Amino acid sequence: MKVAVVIPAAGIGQRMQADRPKQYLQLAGKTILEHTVGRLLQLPQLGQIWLALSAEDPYFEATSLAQQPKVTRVLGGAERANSVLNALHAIDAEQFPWVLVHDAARPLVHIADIENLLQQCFSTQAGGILATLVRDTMKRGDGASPLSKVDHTVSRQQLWHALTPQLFPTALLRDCLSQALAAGIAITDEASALEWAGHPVLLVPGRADNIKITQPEDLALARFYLEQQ
Ligand SMILES: Nc1ccn([C@@H]2O[C@H](COP(=O)(O)OP(=O)(O)OP(=O)(O)O)[C@@H](O)[C@H]2O)c(=O)n1
Ligand SMILES: C[C@](O)(CO)[C@H](O)COP(=O)(O)O
Repeated sequence: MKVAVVIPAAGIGQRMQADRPKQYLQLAGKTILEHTVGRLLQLPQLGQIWLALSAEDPYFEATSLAQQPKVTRVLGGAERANSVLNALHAIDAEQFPWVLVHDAARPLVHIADIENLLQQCFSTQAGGILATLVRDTMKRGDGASPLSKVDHTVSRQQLWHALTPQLFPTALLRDCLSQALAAGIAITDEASALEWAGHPVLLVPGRADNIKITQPEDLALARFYLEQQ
């Protein structure tokens, strides 16, 4: 079955402290966005990609993706969740009953991980996300300023990093996300909306090198991982 893919790429990359949005920074000779879309273009189950871009994006036209027929552009929104919802409203849920949402800032995702996510979710007919178990001891800060102190240690049993792609029935995700945002719920990933609405979300173990390029030091790490692949 072919799936829709939504790639939110309308962010400004503030934490990256770069001269342009991080999805347009160079990684091994092409932009991070071109790497990410290039990965998804390899997916045999790919139907079409809906790419959410900022209205003020002056960079996309200069990429190799501007002429890519598998990419449909949609307008991004104020937050990541708004960008995703804009894309979902553009998808025919009857033509594409399932949708993968994947961050533009995660260029290192492995196709094998995505295919495993698809297989696990289709076999159980439940939505799911790629995730990786936390390895470090986790602390909750007391929020004091200028220097936080430890409030308490958080048990890391069954504590996961949520990654992307996240895979859900298209109409269900669209409706849950729309209702959660209307209710003022803070949504930082698609699974949050399904959880809020009481739907199960599978945790599918994925590779820890599927990093989200977020801070300056992440670029060197991404280069290293890319060389290892
Ligand atoms: N209004 C927004 C904000 C973010 N994103 C996208 O969502 C993904 C994950 O978001 P994040 O890593 O937070 O990217 P930025 O919002 O650009 O980063 P920052 O928070 O540092 O500004 C990125 O691919 C980003 O382009 C989006 O499509 N629309
Ligand atoms: C969707 C996500 O990548 C899962 O970890 C994460 O929530 C995105 O957060 P961001 O602050 O929008 O980068």
